Amino acid sequence: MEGHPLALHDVMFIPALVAQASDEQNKKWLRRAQRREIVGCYAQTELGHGSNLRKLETTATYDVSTQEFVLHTPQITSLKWWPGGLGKSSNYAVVVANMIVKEKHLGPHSFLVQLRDEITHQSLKGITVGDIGPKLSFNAIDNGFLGFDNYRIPRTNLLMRHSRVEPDGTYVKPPHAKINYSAMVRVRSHMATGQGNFLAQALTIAVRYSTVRRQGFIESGEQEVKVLDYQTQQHRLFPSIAKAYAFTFAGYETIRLYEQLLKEVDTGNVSLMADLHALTSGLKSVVTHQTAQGIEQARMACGGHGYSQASYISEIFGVAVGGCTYEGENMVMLLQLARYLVKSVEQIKAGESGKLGPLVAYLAVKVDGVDLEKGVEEYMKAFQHVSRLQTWKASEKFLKLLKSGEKREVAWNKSSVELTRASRLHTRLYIAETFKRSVQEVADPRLKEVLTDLLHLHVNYELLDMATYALEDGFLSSSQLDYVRDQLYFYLAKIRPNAVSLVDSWEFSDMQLRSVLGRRDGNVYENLVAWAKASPLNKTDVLPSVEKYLKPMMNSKL
Ligand SMILES: CC/C=C\C/C=C\C/C=C\C/C=C\C=C\C(=O)SCCNC(=O)CCNC(=O)[C@H](O)C(C)(C)COP(=O)(O)OP(=O)(O)OC[C@H]1O[C@@H](n2cnc3c(N)ncnc32)[C@H](O)[C@@H]1OP(=O)(O)O
Ligand SMILES: Cc1cc2nc3c(=O)[nH]c(=O)nc-3n(C[C@H](O)[C@H](O)[C@H](O)COP(=O)(O)OP(=O)(O)OC[C@H]3O[C@@H](n4cnc5c(N)ncnc54)[C@H](O)[C@@H]3O)c2cc1C
Repeated sequence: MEGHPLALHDVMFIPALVAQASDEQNKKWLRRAQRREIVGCYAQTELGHGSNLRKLETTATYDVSTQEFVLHTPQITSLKWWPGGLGKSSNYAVVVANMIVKEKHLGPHSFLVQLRDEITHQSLKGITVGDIGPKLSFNAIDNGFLGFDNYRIPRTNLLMRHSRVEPDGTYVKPPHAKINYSAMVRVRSHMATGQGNFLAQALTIAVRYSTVRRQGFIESGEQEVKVLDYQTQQHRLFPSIAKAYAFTFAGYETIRLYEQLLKEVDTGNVSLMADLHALTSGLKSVVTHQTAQGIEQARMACGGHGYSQASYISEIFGVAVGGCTYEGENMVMLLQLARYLVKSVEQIKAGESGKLGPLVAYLAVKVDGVDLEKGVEEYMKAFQHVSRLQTWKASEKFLKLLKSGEKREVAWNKSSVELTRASRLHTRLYIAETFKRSVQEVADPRLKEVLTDLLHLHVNYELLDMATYALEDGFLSSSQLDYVRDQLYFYLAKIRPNAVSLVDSWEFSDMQLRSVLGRRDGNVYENLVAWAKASPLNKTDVLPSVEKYLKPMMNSKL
């Protein structure tokens, strides 16, 4: 959980080679990387810039006389900063640098760069490398810094699957300007399942513990109740169980789409890139944010013991919440999706709705009302309505500002909070849709029934959470919202008997969970006492600090 120094080798270094190195280059590098003869990381972010890639300062200048690239970090803000595994573990990196050929700045490109000697592991001349220090979490990963002092690498170390520099300096452009960003798109497309997994771990701990913990009464005179029987506890935990499933289903779809994209790009078809970029930008942002919220609620649902490291939920939170920042800060990525949504609105206004992709086609179709009692399909129409409403509202705001003479970037900035709201609603619609489709495909009727309950819980919870939008224009009435509330409480109670099975079905071992509270055997109190006794402070009855500090103070007559 605390991370692994080689995580980025598998998560980004190898995928970057697969997607961006030519077949010929990969004959040299890929097998070695897969056998871990060389260990690598993905070095893109700098001390001064992470989000705005066009302003990366590390340069790779082509020297036609030696057929080499000269890597250089001209100032302190140009140092690579953050890459996982860079500090101490990696001897190679995929380095993203601004490529300059014949004095022309050609933008960020990826290069395979050796950082350390393969035998001694010492950093090579011209390279400054080290660890950036402790973080909120993930402290088993050596996130690092990296500087280049006119460091030379062969021309052939530019990853050349999609773009090339010939020996004479002729540049062959890629089929899509952002194709070099593929390693990021890959991780974003995997993040929904990854984050769903973090959320699932925290929920397993909290739900199991909530069936052991007894506190207070629902009806007087009986045994104290398991805290999971409180409606408030169920409301805290069960919607997140539904989300953990929903994120996993959505993630399976984006992983499949990324695999498809890779195949299509190899045949020269880059048409899926914009769609997948928009989709994964939004999904990554919504899923990481809701996961962090869900984990924190799971921690609080364990009361005081949740605050102890024995629960292990704080570590899960620390790791998961990093996802709000890495692979694109959430606001920045929501705004990427918003660009796509605004473009879709512009297409509709231009009478080109037929050209809209399947995920945004609903933006052109107005619905007057819904009958929620007819079931989940009607909820989907309601989600479409609120997303459409907000997308149009935010887009119109932006377009009006543009028309009034504001510069594009200024108009964008003044509309950006509304735009991020539209992106979230669009993404939540996508999550609900994929959840619905995935549950429909389940073959086992008993499993399908339980997952359908979770789906119902999810759509009622979500609709209530975004009710302001639907009430604003009178799309939903207050009596319809009362119905949604009743349904929500109905499904909380219906899910209660299956709650433990739902979390157990994720099959986390005790070793994976590392939680005293969430252990399979349920012996929480015995295990907590044993855990506390093993605390380093309990190794001796009297600590040395007593002699050194407490006694002089306690014995003073002041
Ligand atoms: C397998 C993994 C499983 C689970 C993960 C679990 C654990 C992981 C463990 C640890 C953490 C690991 C690693 C973390 C790694 C990193 O963080 S790596 C660094 C990540 N950095 C970023 O994400 C930077 C974010 N910034 C950007 O991506 C870009 O700068 C940008 C915000 C997209 C803007 O780029 P740019 O300025 O170049 O572009 P714009 O001018 O804004 O847009 C121009 C048009 O291009 C389109 N575009 C942009 N990006 C893409 C893309 N990737 N694909 C397709 N199209 C793209 C954009 O939409 C614009 O289109 P237009 O509107 O039509 O003009
Ligand atoms: C755990 C972890 C692991 C990482 N691993 C790697 C790695 O392996 N390799 C690597 O290269 N990098 C890595 N990173 C770096 C990471 O990708 C960046 O930190 C991330 O992309 C955010 O960029 P930033 O730090 O520049 O944030 P900033 O962009 O400085 O963000 C600061 C604030 O500014 C806002 N902001 C910035 N631009 C805009 C805008 N255009 N519009 C509106 N608001 C804006 C943001 O929303 C945010 O609130 C890692 C980071 C973490 C935390």
